[in-house]
Amino acid sequence: MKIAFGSDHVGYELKPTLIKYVQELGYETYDFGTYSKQRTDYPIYGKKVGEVVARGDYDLGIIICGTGVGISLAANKVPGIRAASVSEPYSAALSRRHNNSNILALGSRVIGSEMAKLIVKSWLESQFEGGRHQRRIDELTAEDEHNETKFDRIVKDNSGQYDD
Ligand SMILES: O=C(CO)[C@H](O)[C@H](O)[C@H](O)COP(=O)(O)O
Repeated sequence: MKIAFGSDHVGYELKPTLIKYVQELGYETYDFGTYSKQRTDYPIYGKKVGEVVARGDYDLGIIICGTGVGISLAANKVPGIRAASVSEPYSAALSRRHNNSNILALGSRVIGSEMAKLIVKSWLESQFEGGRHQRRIDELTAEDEHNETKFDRIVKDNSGQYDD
C-alpha cells in the first residue's frame, strides 16, 4: 500500500518522523514536499497529495500544516478526496470507518509526534464499513467534476517559496 505525504513549512519537521513510522508499519511512502522550512503555501501540497490519491497513484495521503485545517481544505477541493482534519485517534478511526476518508490531515502546532503516531496508526488500521455510510459518501460526491478550476491555475503558477 502506498501513502503520499505532503506538508507546508510548519508541518515540515513532523513529516519525516511520520514517514519513518509509516514505513516501519510496512507501507511505501513518497514525500510530495515541501522540502525545507522556507515559508510556502499549504494549498500547493494539499492539492498535490489530493491529486495523486484521487488519480489512484497512491492509496492514501497524510498531510500536515500548523493546524491541519488549511491543508485539508485544499485537499478537499480535489474531486474524489475526503480529507479529515483530526487531533485524536477516535475521530481518525471514524473518519475511515464512516466517512471513508482517503487523506488524513494533522496539525503540527496542535499535537506532538507521539499523538500523531497514535492517530496515524488508528487511521491506517481502520476500514470503511460501507452500507448506509456508502449512501452518504455518494451524496457527498454527487457534485464532483473534473474540470480545471481557478484554484488549479493559481496553484500551478505559484512558485511556492517566500522570504517573508
Ligand atoms: O494553514 C494553516 C492553518 O490551517 C496552517 O497553520 C499554516 O501552517 C499556517 O497558516 C502558516 O502560517 P505562517 O504564519 O505563514 O507560518
